[in-house]
Amino acid sequence: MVRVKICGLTQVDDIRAAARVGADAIGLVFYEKSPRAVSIDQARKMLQALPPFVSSVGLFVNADSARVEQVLERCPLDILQFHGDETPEFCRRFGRPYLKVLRVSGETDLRRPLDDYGDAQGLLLDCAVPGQWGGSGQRFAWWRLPELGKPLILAGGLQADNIQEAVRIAQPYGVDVSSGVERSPGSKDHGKMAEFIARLQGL
Ligand SMILES: O=C(O)c1ccccc1NCC(=O)[C@H](O)[C@H](O)COP(=O)(O)O
Repeated sequence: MVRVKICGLTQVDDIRAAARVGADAIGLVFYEKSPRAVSIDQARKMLQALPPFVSSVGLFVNADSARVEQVLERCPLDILQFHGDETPEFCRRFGRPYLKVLRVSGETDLRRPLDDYGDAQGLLLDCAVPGQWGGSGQRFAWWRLPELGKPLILAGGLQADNIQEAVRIAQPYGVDVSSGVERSPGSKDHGKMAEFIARLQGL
């Protein structure tokens, strides 16, 4: 079964619904310029509502170390996700499991980034959209991802109508979705989340 992370949640109800419909992980955006950004207080409340066996992922975009530390002091995140131009040294500085995001537009050689970010838990491939760091709702041209000994996670423009095709082509370890299961930025549509996961289970 392909693992699924639902990203960009901002409400306690949405966390509960994501867990109920079978998400393996939820993502909280700690990037102030995002319409899905959460404050530390908001994140704490949401994480308290997270049931066991669902992982929490915190997203950052070119944050400074002090900001990441400040979030970690108050929010029990399981995994960090770095969405900007963070170096491998920066990503490993916090001693936490992390995912590094690569913005791609089509078939890309992943060996170099895998060497550079060798201690990452995995690489997340998102669509490269000029002027945007993520959550764009845009997809890239999927290709069969190689077996390189590290989990590869597919993101970018996924939704119920294309998730089966995406997984058949790319065969990723996991998938990550945000705008494809929303009614508006930051507000998740519970029906769309359920349908997305049902289509994955139907593979
Ligand atoms: O969601 C945002 O607004 C965002 C802003 C800046 C960096 C990352 C951001 N989100 C990343 C993700 O949550 C998404 O899962 C990923 O980019 C795919 O998004 P989508 O194409 O909307 O499914």
